[in-house]
Amino acid sequence: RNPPPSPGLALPIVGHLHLFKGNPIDQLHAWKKRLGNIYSIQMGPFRCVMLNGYDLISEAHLKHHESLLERPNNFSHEEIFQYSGIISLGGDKWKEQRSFLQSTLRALGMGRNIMAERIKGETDYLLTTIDAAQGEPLDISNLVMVCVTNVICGVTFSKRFNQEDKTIVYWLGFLRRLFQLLGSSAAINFFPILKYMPGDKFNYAELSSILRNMRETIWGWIDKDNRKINVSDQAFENLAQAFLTEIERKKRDGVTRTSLDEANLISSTLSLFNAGTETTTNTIVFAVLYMVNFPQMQSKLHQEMEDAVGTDRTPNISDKNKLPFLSAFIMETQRFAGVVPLGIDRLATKDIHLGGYTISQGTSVMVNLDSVLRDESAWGDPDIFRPDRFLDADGSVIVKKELIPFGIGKRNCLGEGLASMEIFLFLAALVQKFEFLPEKDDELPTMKPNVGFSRIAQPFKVRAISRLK
Ligand code: HEM
Repeated sequence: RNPPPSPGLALPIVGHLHLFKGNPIDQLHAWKKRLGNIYSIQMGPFRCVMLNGYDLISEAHLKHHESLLERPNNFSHEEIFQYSGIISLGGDKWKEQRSFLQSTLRALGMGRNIMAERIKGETDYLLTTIDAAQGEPLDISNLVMVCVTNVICGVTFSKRFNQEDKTIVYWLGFLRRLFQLLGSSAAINFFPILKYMPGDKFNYAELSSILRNMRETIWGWIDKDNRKINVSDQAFENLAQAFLTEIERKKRDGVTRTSLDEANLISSTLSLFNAGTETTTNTIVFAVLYMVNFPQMQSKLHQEMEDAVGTDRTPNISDKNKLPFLSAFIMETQRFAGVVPLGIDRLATKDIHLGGYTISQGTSVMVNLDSVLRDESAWGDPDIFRPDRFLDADGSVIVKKELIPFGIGKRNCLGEGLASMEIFLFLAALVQKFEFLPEKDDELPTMKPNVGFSRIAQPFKVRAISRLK
């Protein structure tokens, strides 16, 4: 059957899990170096293939995409996410869900000025709250996360919260803990029996309880009973309203085979928070971390802003073309930080011939995005933070095909347009208004990240000195 090479002896029951040493991401890189861009690993009972490098990943997700649109039947998708919601669904239900969410988010302004206005409200809140610290050392990550969460809350439920609001404090607590628990409970994915270990050793009970709480909170926010649904409505205030209306339309038309139901309404909105909050927040926080570490670049960013936009008004999305260095800085932040090191797993629904090997039907397929974002043959000096790599000799932005922080193909990130708009508007406003200094003059915060499901900056504080007196 010509399977891709594997790293060594697969033991009964555990497969290759016994060969993982230290950080799993580093281990995957080490195997790529030894085995090449495509290799297989047996993770307990699951056959997995890991894809590396732009050519193979794009061939898989662009040429063979129809065979790679499903999720594997593992514990996370099956039991934790109950095979519901945009991230875990497969087949026709996924297609229906994706197309409904995409068109509704577009109608609600994704990628357009209405969304920019919503984000601007949060930008103002971010600037005012940072300013209130009057240059005292401040960890901005929580505040950024509140603002990013508010953008999703606004789009989905027409709600927003101040950072001290108890609801948002609990919600962010749940989200953070969920990400930790998805890491500490990962072994259950391969050995579901571990969920019965005494003392909740693999955090199954806690994980289930947090997800229950999050679903209940979302149901509360949806506020179904107070909403008047009119099936002939064509314009909506928010995603939940559009979704509830569509559910009623399906009922009216007697459609039973549909993913547009209440369970998926809750799970898909939960998916948007899970996929969109940490990732966007981490990218913005990394950009601030890099500004502090590279003060000359920070000055250049501000100078560009002063020259192109000035300081009399806050930057808006149409200023993007006038701010090529900021665009390049953001692209380099996305490349260098690599906030999502591995794409979300897919299932091969047919045999796929790739890179001289056969990926057999039923195999889980993972892509290593780091292997593209840090590929020496694509970037030359991938371990150096150098925004200029995205600018040509005239200072215009160069688009590089290897910049794929959002994945690639038909099942790539659903929120790319929203995330890109948020990252640009939040950072443009921060660059215009503040100079960020390290907490102590002679001590730069480390750029070495913590790596789990996502990459996150180690906690650091900055002094934000207002430039607009
Ligand atoms: C900087 C921010 C973000 C990054 C780096 C990011 C990255 C990714 C990546 C790598 C994937 C997997 C793609 C694949 O398997 O090929 C993904 C999937 C997804 N993302 Fe994002 N994302 C970000 C922000 C967002 C936002 C703001 C939202 C929504 C509000 C979102 C919603 C989703 C969803 C729903 C999926 C699953 C799509 C599906 O299964 O069809 N993401 N994202």
